[in-house]
Amino acid sequence: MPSGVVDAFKNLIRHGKHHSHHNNNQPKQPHADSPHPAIPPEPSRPMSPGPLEAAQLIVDEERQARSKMPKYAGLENFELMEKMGDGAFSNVYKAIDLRTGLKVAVKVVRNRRVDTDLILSLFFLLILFLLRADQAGDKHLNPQFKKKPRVTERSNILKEVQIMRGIHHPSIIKLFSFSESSEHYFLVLELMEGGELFHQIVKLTYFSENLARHVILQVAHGIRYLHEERGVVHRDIKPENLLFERIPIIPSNPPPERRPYDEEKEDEGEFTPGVGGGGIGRVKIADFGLSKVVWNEETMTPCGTVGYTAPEIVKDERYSKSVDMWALGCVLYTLLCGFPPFYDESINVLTEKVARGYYTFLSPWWDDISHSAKDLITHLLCVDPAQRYTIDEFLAHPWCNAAPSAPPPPTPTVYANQPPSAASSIPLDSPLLSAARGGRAHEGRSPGLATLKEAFDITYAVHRMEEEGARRRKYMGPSSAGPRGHLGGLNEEDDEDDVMDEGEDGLVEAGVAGVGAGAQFAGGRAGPRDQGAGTRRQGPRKAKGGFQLDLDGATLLGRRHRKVGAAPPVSSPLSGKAIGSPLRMEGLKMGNEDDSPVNSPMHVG
Ligand SMILES: Nc1ncnc2c1ncn2[C@@H]1O[C@H](COP(=O)(O)OP(=O)(O)OP(=O)(O)O)[C@@H](O)[C@H]1O
Repeated sequence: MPSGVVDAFKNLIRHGKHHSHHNNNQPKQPHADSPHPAIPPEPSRPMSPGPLEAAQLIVDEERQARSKMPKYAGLENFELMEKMGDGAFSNVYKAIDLRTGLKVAVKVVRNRRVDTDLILSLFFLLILFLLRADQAGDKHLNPQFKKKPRVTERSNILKEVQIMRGIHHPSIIKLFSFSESSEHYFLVLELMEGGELFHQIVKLTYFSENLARHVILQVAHGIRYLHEERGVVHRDIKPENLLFERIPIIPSNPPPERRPYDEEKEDEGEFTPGVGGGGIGRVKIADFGLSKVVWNEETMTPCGTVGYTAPEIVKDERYSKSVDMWALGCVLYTLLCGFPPFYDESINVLTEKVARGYYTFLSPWWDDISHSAKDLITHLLCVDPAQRYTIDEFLAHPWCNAAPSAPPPPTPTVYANQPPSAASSIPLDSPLLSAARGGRAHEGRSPGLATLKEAFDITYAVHRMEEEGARRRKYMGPSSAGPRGHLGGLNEEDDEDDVMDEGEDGLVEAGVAGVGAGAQFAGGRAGPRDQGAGTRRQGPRKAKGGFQLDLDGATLLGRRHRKVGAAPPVSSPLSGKAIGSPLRMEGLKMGNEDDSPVNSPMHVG
């Protein structure tokens, strides 16, 4: 800690003022030297050192944070302000474009051309190997263990960029520019200060139906645009990839009645149609790293099949899109109750549940949720993609049209649909606007959150590979030697998704051809994009000896207390709270009517 901060802190203690440490999640006070100081000095008395020093403390912290930001050659036009998030392949920073003064998000992805990176990777692998050896008996996920972002193949990042370039929709993060240096790729993106929807679900435990509708409809309109107007399938729709703009929470009047088992739920506040609620305004889809083009706009044909529109290819396009619809169902389920539809402590059972579509509307948490919402979810989480709702069917469902949910106003940013240079004259960064959007939002990741993310990732990867792998085998034959081009050159490498491969950490990465046959997967980021030596590849990693999914500290799940009804057999190891029903190969045990599995091999759709 720099001496200035220490001194200021000592002063605060000496003067008996208690100031809580600056909370990253709260809007910051203006600086002491800003044109609108938060606490003006009182002229009649000597200035109290407390508030000023508190302001100084904040300024110092900000400076310190900025000075700690890495410097990237090639990114001289941007000042990095804080880290907003990281993925398996990137670090994402809030930044100011120094040419325009506008705030943006900069996604920094390492490329694989630099030898020093290779050396670092090898060093990292060695550490990883030693750690794994040390944890040989540990079959649990270790979400706290942060990996250094992996390198990404140029073709993969170009695919992501190419797809994003053609996309202009208020529900989708805008890509402003792309550049690269010898060591990194840089994607300059529209900034969403609210951060991930995941964090807001954890904060509020679950959403009211109005708020869930507000969120899911925005996502659905984005998906409709991608599917129907751009021929793009996202393939990674999950709460982590849904970002939001913060709006103020207006406390409910009268205060909401709490469900007896949910006394800890925070008030999500009044819902304002056309604006939002629960602190959530605009919601946008991010991260196109796994997306695919399945329809060629120019030729109006499925990709790579000019003049060839055999029924199975047309069907294949529909089925590709259906992966997003299934994911939309998972998100909607999670928004409404606060835990995911597919969960089990055992990775084998979780895999089996996903593959067979076993989930339940668990009592008591689902008791007060409308039948219409449940009906909609059953049409999304059905095993047979042919039976699953398309996006238009989703949008036509009565639940989507039931209640007050005018679409929120367009994003009040100047970045949207304009290059940064064209935006320089607009005072985007006004205090008013930033106040309306709330403060910074990157919240610390709790282990529970990280573990829950793992569960989502595993679920999605299993589902994608199960469905896409089955289709590939069906249409192309087991050897996959047939005409592979129907998804277009953009997707070539993804078509290898379910091929056994040697992962960067020395573990075998496997497809899920054998789902349900005892496949066991290692911890770490299951899924998306580990491709060979650090390039993008999807798919859970197969462990030597397998492991059990550890939900210790699962914030989202642990908050859902069960006080009534019989305890179902699957529970969080943290709280002992029941969150799922067991998978029985010979039949499923039923807690109550609503706990019965919605999909079964006999009952599909
Ligand atoms: N435009 C943005 N505004 C604010 N935060 C963002 C933005 N884009 C990304 N983030 C944050 O950074 C995280 C990682 O971004 P992203 O998912 O695009 O990276 P990735 O390397 O592709 O990740 P993944 O491992 O999920 O594939 C997001 O989950 C989010 O928290």
